[in-house]
Amino acid sequence: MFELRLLCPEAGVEPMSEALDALDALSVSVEDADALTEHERPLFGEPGMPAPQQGWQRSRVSALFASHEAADEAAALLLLQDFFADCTLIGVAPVAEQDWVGLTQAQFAPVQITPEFWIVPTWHEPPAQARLAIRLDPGMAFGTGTHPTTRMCLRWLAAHAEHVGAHRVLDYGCGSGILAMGAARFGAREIDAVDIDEAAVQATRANARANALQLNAGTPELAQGVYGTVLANILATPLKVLAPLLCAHVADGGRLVLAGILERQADELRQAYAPWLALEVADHEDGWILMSASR
Ligand SMILES: C[S@@+](CC[C@H](N)C(=O)[O-])C[C@H]1O[C@@H](n2cnc3c(N)ncnc32)[C@H](O)[C@@H]1O
Repeated sequence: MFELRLLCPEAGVEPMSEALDALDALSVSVEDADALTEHERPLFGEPGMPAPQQGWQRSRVSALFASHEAADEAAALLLLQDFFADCTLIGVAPVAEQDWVGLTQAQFAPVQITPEFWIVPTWHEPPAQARLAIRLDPGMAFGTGTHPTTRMCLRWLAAHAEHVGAHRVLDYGCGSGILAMGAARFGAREIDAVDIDEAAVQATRANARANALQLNAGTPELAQGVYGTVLANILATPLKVLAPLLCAHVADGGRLVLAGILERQADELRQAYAPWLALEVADHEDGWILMSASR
């Protein structure tokens, strides 16, 4: 394969990506051209909020083509377009053949949650000390155990295994279903896992089947009644909107566990939940916090 490389200002990225797509590029990737330099300007956004900007100040756009001729032809056509004016053609270079599957798999090693509880990709053998394991491959849905917010929720489940195993569990925003499966590993038998994303619901069902675990997965209306444990690892803004709904699902004597919250957002979350439950910071990792409350 051959890679066509370009530099684009913020306004040029979208027309450039669309044009490369129309020119039959096999793939198009866009990276911050100023990453790891003094000019890097991170972009932060949250669901439900307008994007702060459409893209980086300067992006490195790279497109793969099957032949040198196809890449050269695409470059020649792009140079003639109006939107190319502020872009720069870096060049066309061959891409060395690689074992892409092996390379991708190598990025995902087993993740230790506690000395005995591990998340293990299917292409790895579980470590000898893993008494409890969830087998999981990175797929379409969020939740492979590599993100601190997921790990903190799993640690919470491990630390409260007795409570978790004795009551109904709701995993709200289930992604891959990793938290629901964690609850099942700690003995919970009535588990509802819900997500607004149908792909996440499908992923949760497939992952539960692959681990031979029983749970119900569906869209949010599946959540009915009260639960002994309610987990939601989403993000601060949707968690604030969901406050009355999530609190209404917490049974007397039940626990609410929230993640996806940055350290500086603790007070806003505490205030949003104060009419129903008193949230406290229960864990933290890499600038993220886990907040929990009991009823
Ligand atoms: C950060 S992922 C967490 C996945 C998994 N529970 C974990 O802990 O790794 C958040 C998930 O919440 C879902 N989500 C976002 N807003 C939601 C909402 N209002 N109701 C239900 N699910 C939502 C997203 O589709 C996504 O799958």
